[in-house]
Amino acid sequence: MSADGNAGGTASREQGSNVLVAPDADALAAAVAARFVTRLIDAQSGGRVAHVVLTGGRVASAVYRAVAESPARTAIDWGRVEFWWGDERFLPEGDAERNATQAWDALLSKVDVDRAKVHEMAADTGQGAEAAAAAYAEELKAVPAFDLLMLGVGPDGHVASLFPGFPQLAVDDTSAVAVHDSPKPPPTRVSLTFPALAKAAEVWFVVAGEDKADAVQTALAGGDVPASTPKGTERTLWLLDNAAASKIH
Ligand SMILES: O=C(O)[C@H](O)[C@@H](O)[C@H](O)[C@H](O)COP(=O)(O)O
Repeated sequence: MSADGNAGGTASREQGSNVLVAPDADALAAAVAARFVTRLIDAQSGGRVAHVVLTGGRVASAVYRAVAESPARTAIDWGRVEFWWGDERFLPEGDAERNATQAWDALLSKVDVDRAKVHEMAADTGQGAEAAAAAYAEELKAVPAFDLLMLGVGPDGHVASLFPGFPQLAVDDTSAVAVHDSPKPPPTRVSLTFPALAKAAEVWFVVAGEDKADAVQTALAGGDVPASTPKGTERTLWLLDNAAASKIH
């Protein structure tokens, strides 16, 4: 993974963001998995419980699978990791399309997590997405900061379920909101808001594919897409494959 870091990078690039590029999606997943393991080990090194925010999507699931296959995973005390989600597709419990279902299938069921520390956003039990979002916001009040926040990026530059032009982008008085009429199916979702995403020491954008190249270029130039906003309080990484990085210079 070549460093295409900000030092000496183009002036248009967002200050403080490091860009690391892997040859292809498989190499990206493996490289991010190795970084994920190291980040959790470091976060736990002071005896603390690590707080990690997972994301959904194909790229993230490939990372989770690579972590599950990594021999180094045994160096993590999985029982002392608190798992959160940046967003969730508001579907019935166990639906294969839920981000939580996909994370359990790819990783969480394969390591010794403490189920009480796996904080899923609620499934659709008839209570409505607003109630699910309010419950998650209440739960998050106990968390001062996240050690790691992973985000995928859509072709339109969305992150989590914060979509361009949607009113949730302006919400600054709560940490989780319902989203309706999502342009990415399913239509109803729950998402963290920008203030919640801002509580992370490290923000990692994990992005693969030619269809994301425009969004990546726009975000790194500080353009008008949701992916321009989230920044880590300590570090922001753009972890890309060549295709997603094809329009940044
Ligand atoms: O619920 C979701 O779909 C995700 O949280 C969403 O934000 C995703 O991370 C991006 O759309 C990238 O998805 P891909 O990696 O599948 O392109």
